[in-house]
Order: sequence, then structure tokens, then C-alpha cells
Amino acid sequence: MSVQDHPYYEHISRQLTDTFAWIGKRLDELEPPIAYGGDRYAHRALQKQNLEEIEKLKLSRQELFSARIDLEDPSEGQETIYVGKVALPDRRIYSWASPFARQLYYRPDETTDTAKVRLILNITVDNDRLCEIYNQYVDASVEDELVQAQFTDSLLFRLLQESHGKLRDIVATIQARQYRIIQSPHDQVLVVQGAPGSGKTSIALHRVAYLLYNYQSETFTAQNILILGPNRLFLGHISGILPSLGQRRVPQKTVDEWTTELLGDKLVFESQEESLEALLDVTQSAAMRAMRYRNARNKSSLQMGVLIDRYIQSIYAAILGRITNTFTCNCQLQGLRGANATVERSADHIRALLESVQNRPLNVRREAVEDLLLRDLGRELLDQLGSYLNSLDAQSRQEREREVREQLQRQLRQYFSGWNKENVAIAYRRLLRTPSLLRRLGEGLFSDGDLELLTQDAPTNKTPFQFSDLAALMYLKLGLEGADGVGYAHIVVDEAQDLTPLHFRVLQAYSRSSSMTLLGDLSQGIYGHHGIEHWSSLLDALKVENLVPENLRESYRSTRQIIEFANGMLARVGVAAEDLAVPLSRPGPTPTTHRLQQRSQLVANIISTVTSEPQKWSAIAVICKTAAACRLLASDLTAAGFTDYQLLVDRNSQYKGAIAIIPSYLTKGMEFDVVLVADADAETYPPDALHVKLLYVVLTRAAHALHIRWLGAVTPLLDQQHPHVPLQPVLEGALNPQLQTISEYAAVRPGRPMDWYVERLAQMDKLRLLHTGKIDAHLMDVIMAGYTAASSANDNGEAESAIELFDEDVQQFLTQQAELLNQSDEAAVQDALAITQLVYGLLRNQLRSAGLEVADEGQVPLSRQVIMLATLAMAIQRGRLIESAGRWTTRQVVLQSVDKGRRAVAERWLATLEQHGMIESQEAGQRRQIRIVTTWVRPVLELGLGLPTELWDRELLDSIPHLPKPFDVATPQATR
Ligand SMILES: Nc1ncnc2c1ncn2[C@@H]1O[C@H](COP(=O)(O)OP(=O)(O)OP(=O)(O)O)[C@@H](O)[C@H]1O
Repeated sequence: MSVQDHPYYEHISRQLTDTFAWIGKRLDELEPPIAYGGDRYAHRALQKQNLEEIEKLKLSRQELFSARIDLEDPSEGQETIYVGKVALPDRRIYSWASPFARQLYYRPDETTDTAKVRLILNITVDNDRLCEIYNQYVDASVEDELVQAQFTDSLLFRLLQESHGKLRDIVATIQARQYRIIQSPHDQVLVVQGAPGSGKTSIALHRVAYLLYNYQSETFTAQNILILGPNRLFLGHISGILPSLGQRRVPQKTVDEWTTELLGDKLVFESQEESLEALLDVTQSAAMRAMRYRNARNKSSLQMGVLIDRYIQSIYAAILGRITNTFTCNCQLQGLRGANATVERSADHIRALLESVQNRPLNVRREAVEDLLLRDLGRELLDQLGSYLNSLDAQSRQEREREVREQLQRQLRQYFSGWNKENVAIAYRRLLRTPSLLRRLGEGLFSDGDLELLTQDAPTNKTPFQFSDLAALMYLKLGLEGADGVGYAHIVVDEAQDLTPLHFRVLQAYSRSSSMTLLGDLSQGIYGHHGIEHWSSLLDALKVENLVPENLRESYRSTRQIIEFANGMLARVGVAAEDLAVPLSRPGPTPTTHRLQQRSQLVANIISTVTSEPQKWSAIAVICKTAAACRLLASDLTAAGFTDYQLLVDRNSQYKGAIAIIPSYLTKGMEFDVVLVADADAETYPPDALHVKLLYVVLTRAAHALHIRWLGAVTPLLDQQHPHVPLQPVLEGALNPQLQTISEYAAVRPGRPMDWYVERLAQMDKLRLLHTGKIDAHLMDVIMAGYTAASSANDNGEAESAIELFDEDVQQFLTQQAELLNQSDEAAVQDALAITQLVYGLLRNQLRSAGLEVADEGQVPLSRQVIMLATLAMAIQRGRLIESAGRWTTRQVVLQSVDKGRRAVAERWLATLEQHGMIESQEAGQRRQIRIVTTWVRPVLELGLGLPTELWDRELLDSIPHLPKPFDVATPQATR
């Protein structure tokens, strides 16, 4: 049945033709420039109004209306109205965003009781041609048989069958639930969690148009609304919607553009997509990728915000601490003898002034205090100079007053000259690159290991900032410089799950009244290393009290078969049925899955699959996981003679709408008629939380057809043979510290003895990272990788020993000791060796409990024993490990660490130490256990090293036998 057969065809056609004629006439009236009629401002305003109306009329002509509603009004009788994108009240056309349309057409929960809807028709028009009519709602009271029986296909279904190149407005078919979100109150943070294709982006943009239509004059203007999207490719995809709704001027920005706007275009930083590529890049070591993952999470967290607050506070405290002098201003009026005045303010007074402006950004506080002092002291100076100034004429007096102010200003500048404005990037780098500062400020916020990782990968002035640094930089900028008066009336964030908690804290500072619409899907959170994991985490970030996400599960984009295929994957990894997307019952072909044997077969198959798709599908995506894989595939396709594709690896490029070869993460938010996944093998998509999300995004980009191809084994995520696939931790549990003793760590890394690791740690002053003898294996990997890189860069081969940690004198002394011990066998040296070995034996328990165990018990070369003792001394000096001292060990084990020939001397020393209460003993069954008294650890250790120590009690020292060479403490060769 053709559209002409619809009983309302004639009527609607007439409305269309008449309205077109009416618009033509109105345009004729408006288009000639208005003659200048006196008042220039009134003339300009009139001109602007005319231009706006012309724009509106032209836009309305493109698609005059999309619905007709017939009403029965108790007082007015029967009435017909139309709903379109642009309101033309003279022609009874209402805007879709008007309260009237809200009540009648979209029929949300609250319905009107004044008018009864009899009929709603969906209409498609192309300029002045009436193309289609669908019955959307027919009340039983409408008796026209023809209307009831025919034309009952839904326009929604018809539109969804079409090709999905660029996103279009959905005015004609907005669903009631979607409309309810669009028109919900604007004075709140509205979060929309929605399945792929549920219309989140469409809702976001219609909501902006709705707010502007209804509240433009009161609250919102196109310029005070901020719309943030992930990248230009995505913004290109959605660019048509707002203009088609009559809103051309609302800026839509990428997160990068927003960042550049705030931080300046000189800042070089990597994009969000590059940050993900770096994590996926298997040519990088797993340790480095795990570090990035963990650092990204930490730098993006709200704790980082607290750390930055503390940082600013510490810079401020240092400034306050430097204000110790009284400020004195001597003012002398040139050429006027005796015309001088002096004012002063104490340091306490100036510090109090500073405290009074403490809530201002740090970089403006100096100016604020200078202003206060200028005003206050300026007045005082002028008072003192009153008798001179009063005798002058008005003009000279003004000049002299200026002279006074200038002198005061100069002297104030001089006084505060050591206090410069902080540069955001430099201050940020300094924070991350100064381990002691970071440790002090980060205490209680991050573990020592996490702080160490932040330092390990801190930005330099030669490397770009990582994406995960950006929110922290913006937050720091807020603290240093404030928001520059920028404040948005409404903020919309699409793909909101990908912004970091700290980004939201920054957004909150730029929001005038916490009016926001945030849309996203946690199942598509492929930037899990820095993004939002639960919407509830926004409560803290945005400082709001409650937040109930709207949940949209119906997916409009994809056919039932595609959604079921994607849901199958989620169910396989344990996602509950009630959390899966609900498909519309729009049918399509079953997704095809093929394993290919060889690369050449894969390439041939991809070409034949995409070229045999029906012509009507204009948007086809061939998706590989990474950009590198896309480039490789593109060159293989070209080599096979197929060049009809667009390689889309640049996030800022425009999709031209044909066959695109595109990396997985760049398809975010996009949609295609056909999707072909070119590398769905087990290696490319391992079963972990990151890859399941990545693949979910990829699969749900397809509107009509989906093809899966792979070489080798299919990813377990898509393997239909396995109903349950347990997920592995991402990047081998990058986020979970794997605490190990050094011996456990070394045991699974053959090739290096354990004490090699101990010495390297000591050499880099990292022993403090050992907590109760354990260290995070990821952190060790990173430190050792950094160590290897540094030593290979210096090309100095084997590392220097831990002795390097000591200052030069002590180093020299210890090196000498070690050499003497190794080279000499005089009887005196034998004595010294016995002491060293004894002390080493006594303290080995401490070494062990700190994870610093040396593998070959009793046979460790003496030079190494000295080094190990030096390591321990160092660690104790740094305030660690002491708590682990005083552990019991058997006397026998201690003596075993001494060569047989020297045991007698060692026994003698043991007795001496016991006699002086430096070691205590207890009976444990048959055995005798001994341990060092905690307070004596260091002196005993220094005895072993032969170091003179101020901790030795003089009396005690005199009472024990004189130490043999080379441990001659009576004639120390070095002092500490
Ligand atoms: N009410 C509707 N009428 C017609 N089409 C609709 C409707 N709602 C959504 N769509 C269509 O469904 C597709 C998906 O919409 P949109 O991109 O807004 O969803 P999304 O939730 O943002 O998706 P994703 O999370 O996957 O990026 C688009 O083609 C859109 O036009």
C-alpha cells in the first residue's frame, strides 16, 4: 500500500504545501536588508532577530515536521497539531522540546487530563514531499477502519534498518524513557548508564537542545554549556545532530582540547588512546606496562588531589617560613627637603595577612597581600606626608601621591622578591621527581611502593606528559592559579566512564551549580586503568550527596543476533543476565565466525567478506586491536590488490564513510553497518577484564552484520565450546602488589644470585622499600629494569657494591677493610675475620627478616660479608629494619657461620658481648638461643665493620680487649 492511500495523506500534504508557501512568503519579507531607521542599536538587534528567523525557517524547510497529533479537547473540541524540530506557532507546528510535545507526543508518565490524544502519526518528509506515514498511536475511538488496519509498521524499526553512517537526530522516534531523561531537571548531576546503542549520545545532544529551547534566556546559552567527547573522530560522528536541532553554536570539545585550553598549547601530552596503546604494546616489558597501569590508577585518583593539596600547602608553608624580616618602607619625596616618611610592618603582621588570603590560589596570594599592604601603608605614608602634600596644588599633589605609591610598590616587590609564581608543569615534575618530598606528602595516601613507582616513571622536561598526568596537572593549576573565572552552566560528558575521578573533581570546580549530564557504560570502560569503576565514585569526586544512575538496557543500534552474540561473551565471563543489553526484536543475519589457516587466506577472506556485503551498507569497519595491526593489515590488503579502504588510525581524522580499517579503541562511540573483527585470536584477546571490554565495544559497533575472523586459536572469550571463561587479572595483576621476599623473588628468576638483588637495592638506596622483609615483585621488576638500563647506558658492566652508599671516607675505609680481609692472613687479621663472621652470623637473622638473606650460608666470601653488613648498617641508619632486630637464633647456627679455625676467637667475643649485655640468651629445650639486644644492633654491627662509633660507651670500649688490625678502632681511619 502506498503512502497516498493513507486516509490522512491529502490533509497532511496540504499542510505541507501550504506551510512551504507560507515560509517562502515569510522569507521574502525578511530577506531584503532592513533599511536603516535611526537608532543604530535597535537596528542591529532587529537585524540579528531577522537573521535568526531566516536561519530557523530555512532549517524547518528541510524537515518540517515528524509527527501529527489529533486531540480531543473538552473545551476546544477536535484539534490537530504537528511536531517538528523547529516550532512554527503560526502553522500549529510545535517544537519537539516544548512542554506541549512533552505532554502529548512523548507521553511520559505524567499525561494531561485536559486533552485526550486520539491519534499520533509519524511522518517522514523530504522538503515539500510527504514520503511516509506510520500510525504510532491510534485510540479506539478513532473509527476510521483504514487507519486502524493499515500502516502499522513502526517508523523506529524502519529507521533502524537504514545505513548507520553518521549519528542523526531521533526526534521522530524518541522513546518515552529516553525523553524522560532528556527533560529531567537540570539542577542536578544526572548519570546515565546505558547499554551499547541505547541512545546515550543521542540523549545527551537532545538534552542540550531541550535545555536551550526551554531555559535559554534564564540559565543556559550555547556558550556556557560544555560538551566533552573522547576524540575528533567521535565528534565528527555526532556533529550533525545539534545543528539539525537548530543549535549550531554549542561548542563540542574533545578531552584533549579542553586540557589544552586549561593548560596552554605548549604542554606536550599523550592522548588517552596512546595511553592504551602503550599498555597493549607487547614489545614493552610487562614490568613497565604494569607500572604504567598502576601509576595511571594512582595519579587519576582523588588521593592524588589530596597529595597536591598538601604539596601546595607545603610550598605555602615554606613561603611563610621565609617571611622573617620586618618590612620597612622609607619614602622620600624628590626635591622636597625633609619630606620623608617611614612605615613598617612586622613579619608576624605580614604572615597574618597571608593567612587571611589563604583561600585564594597560591600564585595570586602574593599580589593580594601586596595590594592589602599597598592600601594600608600607602594611606599611612600619605598621612605622615600630609603637611607637605596639603601645601601643593591639586595636580602636583596627585603626582606626589603617585610617587609615594610607586616607591612603596617598589620596596614591597623587593621584599617579596624571593617569592615567584609557580609554573604548573615545572612544579608537577618537581613533585614526582623528588622522592623524599613525594614520600613525605604521600604518607597515608599511597604505599611506599606506589610512591616509588610514581618516581620511577616521573615525567621529565624531555618526555611528553602521560594522559594520567593531565587531571593532576589541571588540579594543580586550579590550586596555583584558580579557574580564571570560567564556569559552565551545564556540563555534558559522553563516554563518562573514561574520565578519571580527578578529572571530575576538576570539572566540579568549573561547574557553576553542579548541573551535569554524564553518560557512559561501565561495560565499555576500556580505560579501566584510570577511568571510573563504579558510578558511586562520582559522589566524592563531584562532592554531591546522592546520585542514582538512570539505567538504559534496550539497545537500538544492533540487530537481535548481534546483541545476543555480544551478550554470549559477557555471560561466558560471568556477567549476570540482568546486566546484559536487551535487544529490540529487529532480526538480521547470524554473525559469521571463521578460522583461517594462513595470513594470505585471512586477507583474501576479509576482501571477499566486505565486498560481498549489500551495496546499501555504506559504513563498514574492519577492526584490529591495535594501530600497528591495522597498518599491517592495510599493507597486506594493498599488496593483495585491494585499496578501496580508509586507514583510520589517527584519532583526529574524519571518517569518510566507506570501508575503514580502524583500531579497536578508536571505534568507541562510533557505529557501522558492518563490522569485521580481523584478529579475534587467543593471543590478541586474552581473557582478562581489559580485553573483554575492548571486544565488547568492537562487537557492539555493528548495526546490521558482524563477522569474526582469526588465525590459530580463537580467543576463549568467543569460544562457544566454553560456557564459562574465568578472567585472568589484567597485566598479571598489575594493580595487586605481589609481596615476596628477595629470596622468593630471586628463586623464580634464575641467573642472578639473591645477594646481587640485595646489593643493587642497597646501591640505589631502596632498601627502605622492604616491609617486614618483603617487596612488591612488580616494583622490583621496574627497579631492576631501570637499574639494568642505567648501567647499560653507562656501560660500566658490573655494579659497584653497596659500600657506595656511604660517604667517601667511609667507603674508602670499608673497601680497604674488605681488601685486607681477602688478601692478608696474619694472625691479627684472622681475629678480625672471626669478629666479622660472628657479627655476620648474629645479624644474618636480621638480614633474613628483611628479605636480605644470602643464599650460601657459611661460605659467603668475607668481602661480601662486609658489604652485607654495610647494607644492613645503611638500612638501619635509614630508620628501617631495626624493628626486626632482636630475633632469636641458636648459638650453634651463629658459630657455624665462622670458619672452624676461628671459632675459638669468635666464642671469646660472644662471651664478651654477653658479659656486657649486648646479647641475651635463653634456653629453648636442649638448645641455647641468643639474640642481639635491639639497642646494641648498631654498635655491634659497627664492631663487625671495624667502624668507630659514637654509640660505643667509652668505659665499655676500654673494658673489652683491644681490637686487632685491621679493625683498629682506637686509631680510626674514618669518622662517620
Ligand atoms: N529513539 C530512537 N529512535 C531511533 N534511533 C535511535 C533511538 N535511540 C537510539 N537510536 C539509534 O541507535 C544508535 C545508537 O545510539 P547512540 O549512539 O546514541 O547510543 P549510545 O548509547 O551512545 O551507544 P554506545 O554506548 O554504543 O556508543 C544510533 O544509530 C541512534 O540513532
